[in-house]
Amino acid sequence: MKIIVPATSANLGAGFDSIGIAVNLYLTVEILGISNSWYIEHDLGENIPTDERNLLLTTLTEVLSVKNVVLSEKYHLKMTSEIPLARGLGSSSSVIIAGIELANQLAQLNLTIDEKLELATQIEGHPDNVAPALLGNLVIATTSNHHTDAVCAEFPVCKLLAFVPNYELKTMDSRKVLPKQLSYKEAVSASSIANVLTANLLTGDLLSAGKIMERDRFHEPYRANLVPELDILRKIGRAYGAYGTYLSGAGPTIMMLCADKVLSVLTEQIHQDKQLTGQLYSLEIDKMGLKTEH
Ligand SMILES: Nc1ncnc2c1ncn2[C@@H]1O[C@H](COP(=O)(O)OP(=O)(O)O)[C@@H](O)[C@H]1O
Ligand SMILES: N[C@@H](CCOP(=O)(O)O)C(=O)O
Repeated sequence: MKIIVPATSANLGAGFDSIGIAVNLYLTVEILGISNSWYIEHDLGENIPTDERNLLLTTLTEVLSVKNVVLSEKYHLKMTSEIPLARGLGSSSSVIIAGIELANQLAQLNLTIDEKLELATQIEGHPDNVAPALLGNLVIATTSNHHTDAVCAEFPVCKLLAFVPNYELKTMDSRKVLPKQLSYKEAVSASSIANVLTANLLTGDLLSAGKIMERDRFHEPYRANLVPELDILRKIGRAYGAYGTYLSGAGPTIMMLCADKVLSVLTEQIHQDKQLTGQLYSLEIDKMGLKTEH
């Protein structure tokens, strides 16, 4: 059996910790068979454990503990992933969703979508990656008091150009530079910007969505120094016709939304800019979210 989970791009600017989209890069976990010990076969580098220390299995253990279930067997698993690690494309969230589904399948828990979302949000701490990883498409979500409300919708048709710098930026480190609180006036202003962003996305107005997504007050102003590529790419986007450009998740990936007709000129300008070193992906929205193949 295979468990397949998409990458995600969270925040979309002002939708901090609330809005996210699933994109067509995938984590795949395959159950190869029963084993004397847990073993995860992968080529993701020496920093990713192959045993119970792996986030996949710590998640499985947490789910089984919550459900008060003990597995009688251990398994040999194979993990492959197209999702760049610690780059702002939800690599950790994809593993958390896969770990929940692995527990669900191996222990035959029959978890509902809502139960999977609650478990994932509690583990990750915010729903904006795990919700689209689970559901696909565009998801707007909020969580409080161990309850998550999520609205799933079609994302407007456009191209997604992801610039992935060569360096890692752990979400935990990127969150350290955020303020502990905002003034009442700043909070009202920041959330009103997020509300209009959401309304533009749901009505398919990408021109307006692109403009307002660049006016985030919650996190991008505080993270801009960590990811100098944001300002560089935002200027290129504005000059050559992108709808909008935002910091994907906690960074350092920068996501640019554009029409098909400007994709090549934007790609050329990015490749020509000597300040930018990294990989460029032209991505599509994933509309399925978590999948299993038997
Ligand atoms: N395929 C994977 N298997 C195990 N752990 C993973 C995997 N992908 C990511 N992780 C864990 O998640 C961390 C990256 O998470 P995070 O800092 O939130 O970055 P991202 O923006 O990719 O979600 C990695 O350092 C690793 O500990
Ligand atoms: N809202 C979070 C999103 C983190 O996304 P990731 O892909 O970087 O894990 C944040 O901005 O910290």
